[in-house]
Amino acid sequence: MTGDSVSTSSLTTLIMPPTLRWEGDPWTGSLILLDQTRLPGEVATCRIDTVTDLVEAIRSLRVRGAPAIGVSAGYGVVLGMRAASDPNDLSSVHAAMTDAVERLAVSRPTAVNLVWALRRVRERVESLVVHQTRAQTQTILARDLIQQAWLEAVAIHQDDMAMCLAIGRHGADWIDARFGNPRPPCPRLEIITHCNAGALATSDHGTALAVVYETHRRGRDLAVLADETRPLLQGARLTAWELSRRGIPVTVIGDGMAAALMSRGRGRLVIVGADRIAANGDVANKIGTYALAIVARRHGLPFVVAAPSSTFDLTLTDGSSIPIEQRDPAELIWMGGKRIVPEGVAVENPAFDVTPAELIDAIVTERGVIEPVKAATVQALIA
Ligand SMILES: CSC[C@H]1O[C@H](OP(=O)(O)O)[C@H](O)[C@@H]1O
Repeated sequence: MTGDSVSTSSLTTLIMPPTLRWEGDPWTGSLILLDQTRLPGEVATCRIDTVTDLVEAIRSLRVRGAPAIGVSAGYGVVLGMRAASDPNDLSSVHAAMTDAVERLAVSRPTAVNLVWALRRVRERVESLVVHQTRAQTQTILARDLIQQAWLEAVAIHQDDMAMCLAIGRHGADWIDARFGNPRPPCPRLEIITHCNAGALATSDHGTALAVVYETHRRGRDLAVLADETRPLLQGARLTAWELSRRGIPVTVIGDGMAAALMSRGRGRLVIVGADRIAANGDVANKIGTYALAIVARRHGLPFVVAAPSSTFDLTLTDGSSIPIEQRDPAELIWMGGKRIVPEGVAVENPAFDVTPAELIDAIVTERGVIEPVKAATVQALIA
């Protein structure tokens, strides 16, 4: 992995660089990631040329967010195929694909978009291999397999960008229906968010923040209260960075502050992303989401989840069996290089929690809005 960086100060006017992009042709190109571990102080990219480097980038959250992880993994399969022991031999490249899929699939366990994207690329390559096996002569070359994998990765990337825009439109329509015409003198809509479900969590625009961006574009007066979201501070570091660069008023609040603010009439809507949604509408999302949903219901704020159909896992009846990533305790023990937990004291660091469907007022997808949130309405829109 190699990187290049410039300080934020010289980029203050730059439109936000892409979360990820492929540079070059399928056989020699690279995946370029915006390194999110260095934001907001430094806008830096890292060049990814191996599966090993991509697995590290996913695990360390240089690239993060369910859709962005999925799109990156799609390109990761291409990187793995190119590293085959014999890049000119069909069976060698096919075996390398299988290895890459298996290694990427376990890089982070909760976001189902990861395995969804890997499955799309694998199935396209497998269909070619089956065709070759049935053909009487060698009609497909190893380089063809690599190209087909790359074309599917590009398709996943383009689908993701379209998905974000569609979620934004459906979500803004839902807000207009709920809160009235967006044009002044409509009262300011104060939206509470958790973690980052913005452009940085997808290939562009985001999911929860895509709704914010589209609502803002329609002229609604709005402001965001962004939970800082310990321990990795995706809200403070990333959501605040995204919104401020787009001129949308944002205030970072400490985790747990939303309850007190709501009790004093602050906030009128909560909108968050998702990493995996079960067939009954239970939602796995960043740790702290469940508590926010409880508090929102206590204070009468609508609680909305924004996620693409690729985030749904209909094999799971409910959220109880969603795998929850347990991350390194060091993320809680250390802050800014200083120890903040005494030696020998136990630490738990689950990265996600599950919010039950009954606490969720609506799930906004690229296909439309699931409301009320229950198995039947999920099935009707997603199956
Ligand atoms: C649009 S999915 C964003 C989703 O992913 C985040 O988790 P992480 O930062 O660990 O990748 C968080 O759960 C967001 O809601």
